[in-house]
Amino acid sequence: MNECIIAPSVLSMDFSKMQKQTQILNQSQAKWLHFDVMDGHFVPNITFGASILKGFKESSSLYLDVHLMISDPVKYLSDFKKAGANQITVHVESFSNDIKKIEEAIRLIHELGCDAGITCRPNTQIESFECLLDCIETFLVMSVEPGFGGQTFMENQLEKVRWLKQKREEKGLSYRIEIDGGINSETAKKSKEAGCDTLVAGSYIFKNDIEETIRELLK
Ligand SMILES: O=C(CO)[C@H](O)[C@H](O)COP(=O)(O)O
Repeated sequence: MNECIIAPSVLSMDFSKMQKQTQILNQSQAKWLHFDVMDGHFVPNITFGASILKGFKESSSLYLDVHLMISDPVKYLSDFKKAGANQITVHVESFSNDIKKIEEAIRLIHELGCDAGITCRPNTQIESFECLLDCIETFLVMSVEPGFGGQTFMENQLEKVRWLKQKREEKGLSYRIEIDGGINSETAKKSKEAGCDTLVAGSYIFKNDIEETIRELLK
């Protein structure tokens, strides 16, 4: 079983206190930093690109977990790698759910030396992606509609977590099951019970005492 990892989402940081909050994260029990890239096209919001990731790489030694919510992820893979990404997660919808194209993106991510993750919108069914499970390091389950922090956890997405856990056991694989959106102490507990080992949390961490909240989510 994978150890539980908390991945604070940079999206919810107080950008007037970035340096201070990054220092706090560096000293906390968080092991990953989740970096949401949005292009205003794939999702109706714009966030940040590779140059900002580079700044985090220089000020933190946390594993940089990059979630690309963009229409043309392949075009930017090497930029994110160069900027310091440790893992790059792409949406199946960016490839119109085409298995061959997703497989190729995973191959390119690995070729760059990064771990590879795949994810999907809450309404996308995941069974048809079973054939990709043996070539990814992480499956990210979106428990909110991608685009914004601070939304309510969609409990029905835990079905996907249970399915992923069952497939991981059946196939003897070790990919991480990560969940993103609406995580607080209650939903973290439910997610872990369902099989998640990696929890992305944004607003819950940054609206509270950062270190203490990370400790609480790990319990
Ligand atoms: O991917 C995201 C939005 O698309 C964010 O990572 C996610 O929403 C985390 O924020 P919160 O914990 O506040 O829900």
